[in-house]
Amino acid sequence: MTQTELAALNDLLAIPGVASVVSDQSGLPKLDITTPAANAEIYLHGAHVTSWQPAGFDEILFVSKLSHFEDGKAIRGGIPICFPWFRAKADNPKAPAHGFVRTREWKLESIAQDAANVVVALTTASDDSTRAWWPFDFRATHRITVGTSLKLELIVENTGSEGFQFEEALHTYNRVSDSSSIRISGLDEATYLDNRNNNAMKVQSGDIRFTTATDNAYVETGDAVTIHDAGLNRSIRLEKRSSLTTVVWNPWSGGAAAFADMDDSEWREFACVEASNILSAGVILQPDQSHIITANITVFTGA
Ligand SMILES: O=P(O)(O)OC[C@H]1O[C@H](O)[C@H](O)[C@@H](O)[C@@H]1O
Repeated sequence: MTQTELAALNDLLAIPGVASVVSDQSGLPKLDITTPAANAEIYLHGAHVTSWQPAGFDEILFVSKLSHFEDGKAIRGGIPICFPWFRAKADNPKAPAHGFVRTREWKLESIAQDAANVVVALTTASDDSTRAWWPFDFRATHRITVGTSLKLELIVENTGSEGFQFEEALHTYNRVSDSSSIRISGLDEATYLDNRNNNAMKVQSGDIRFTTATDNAYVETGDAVTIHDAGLNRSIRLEKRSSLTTVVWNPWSGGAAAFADMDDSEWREFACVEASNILSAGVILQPDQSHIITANITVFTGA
């Protein structure tokens, strides 16, 4: 985006002293939000939240110091949006992992103030480049409400003439003191599919504690999931709506070493807990239908 385009966007949408679009060091446009309730940073690239800091707390989201910030590549950390498939595309291993919307620039549609919150909407839609991977017409809106909690709503509309099925995830990288010492509650007795073991079906017993690489899709999960982090003396809670699966992921040391865009020790610094609809929980939409998945993240003192 040129400086002229940036200035035009700010003329149209910025709220002086509260929300404005700036260029990051790589030249990518991002929205900076500063209010008494919270500060946040949202990239137009991927409609990607990379920072959320509610008043009284340190940063909640992890972003790798080796992340790419460039068109066509995913940001490592923050909250990538995965759509219309999750992980590898089942029928095409050459397709980009987690779909194509996290690696392209979205359109900043609106910025509004609602009481103590700032509500931002970004959109993207099918075009020739998306139809090359997935032959359907859609429009997606990411509505983000920044305040003492962080609400994410991904709205997908079928704008075409035939039905489709898709997977989706709000792939939150929660910043933690040490992933090997936190615990995650809310999924006791939930059934999960273990992606490390060909999606074998297992049942969670008690809280989750990472002791090795973990990549589980918990199914039919509606309750809140909480990360208890004694090291930072805080807890991060995820509540969700219209999300049937919850993915819990940490790559551990071996996984981190294999990622070029993650420092070898950074696996300790995050825990992904992801509101999602993946695998057989994929959403079917007929023409003109729409679907909203919601994640609401809150943080409180104490673990
Ligand atoms: O490296 P990425 O494409 O961003 O994916 C990172 C991870 O995302 C999710 O949590 C998946 O469940 C994992 O299987 C995947 O490894």
